[in-house]
Amino acid sequence: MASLSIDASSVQDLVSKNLETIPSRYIRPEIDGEIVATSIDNEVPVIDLSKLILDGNKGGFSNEEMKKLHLACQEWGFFQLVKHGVDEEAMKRMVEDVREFFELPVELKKECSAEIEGYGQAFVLSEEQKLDWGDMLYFFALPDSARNYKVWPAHRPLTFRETVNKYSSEMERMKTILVGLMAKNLGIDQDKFIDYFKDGLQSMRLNYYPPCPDPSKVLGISPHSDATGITILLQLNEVDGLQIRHGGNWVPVKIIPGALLVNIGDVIEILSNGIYKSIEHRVVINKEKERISVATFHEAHKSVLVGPLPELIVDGETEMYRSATSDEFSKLIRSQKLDGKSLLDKLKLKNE
Ligand SMILES: O=C(O)CCC(=O)C(=O)O
Ligand SMILES: [Fe+2]
Repeated sequence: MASLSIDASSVQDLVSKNLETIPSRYIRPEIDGEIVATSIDNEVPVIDLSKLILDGNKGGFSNEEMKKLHLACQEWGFFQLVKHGVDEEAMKRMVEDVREFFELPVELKKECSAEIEGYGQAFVLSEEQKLDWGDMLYFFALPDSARNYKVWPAHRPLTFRETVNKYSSEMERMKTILVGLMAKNLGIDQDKFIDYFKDGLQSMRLNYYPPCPDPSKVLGISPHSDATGITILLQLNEVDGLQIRHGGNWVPVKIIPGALLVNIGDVIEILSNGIYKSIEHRVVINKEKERISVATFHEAHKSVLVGPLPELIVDGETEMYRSATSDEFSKLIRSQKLDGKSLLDKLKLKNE
């Protein structure tokens, strides 16, 4: 069976050589003529976290904002998070170090290449497969025991470890708050739900999408849903590009400076028996400007059997997914390229 591997070629390197034609492996005829929504009615919901944790996450929050959050998770699978209280210095350092990493000469970046983690292009399984117009550095950030420092930048940025330590613990804090709020909205035991994600694997994907002379022909990331619990995205240099599937269209996400973008992953879709949606998204490329982002993925703890929660299967509801262990989940993820919602489709039960 083919396995996920990282191809150590670099689009950034390719672009720096002033290419005149786009190599055919990057060209996507399927995106020609696809509809992209423009209406302002079609905007990703914005959630103000300060209205939800006024009183230490226990009470005093705004019911209206809670409803908005619930709807966002049900109908969009995405929301922009403002007034989130993530340490500003931690964010700023992440921005600086990620920029510095991608500015390194390609030889130094390639020193971070490996099998599943590392620098390069993800999910390359065959010679024929179309390639994404972007490079990444992917690594396990938490728990500490999951770290493989061989794929972390060895010299520059000098502060990389320190920066990731701080940022990843801030993301961990955010994850705990968010899954707690989601549990409350789902009417299930908050502590138990928080525990499912406690000490789960946290991985980071630093994405760098160079400009492309003909952006209408390429994609920065192929359409996919995230095979994780939740993802928290920092759109680092404020260049738009992310689009999400909504109502049959691709809806562009307009960056709100300082906001984080949160999305529900496959694991929460399964646990919630489809009440919360893990939505497909993709990245389009800009003609002049690069886009840089940091996605932090939060998985359930490896001991959790991921399946629809019995407390949500009430009143004649049927289970929409079969359960899978985290090992099985990882194997499924690594045996396929990024391809829409195919992981969820594999776990879907045919109830009809
Ligand atoms: O760069 C982005 O906006 C999206 C990144 C993403 O979807 C991912 O890393 O899974
Ligand atoms: Fe994603």
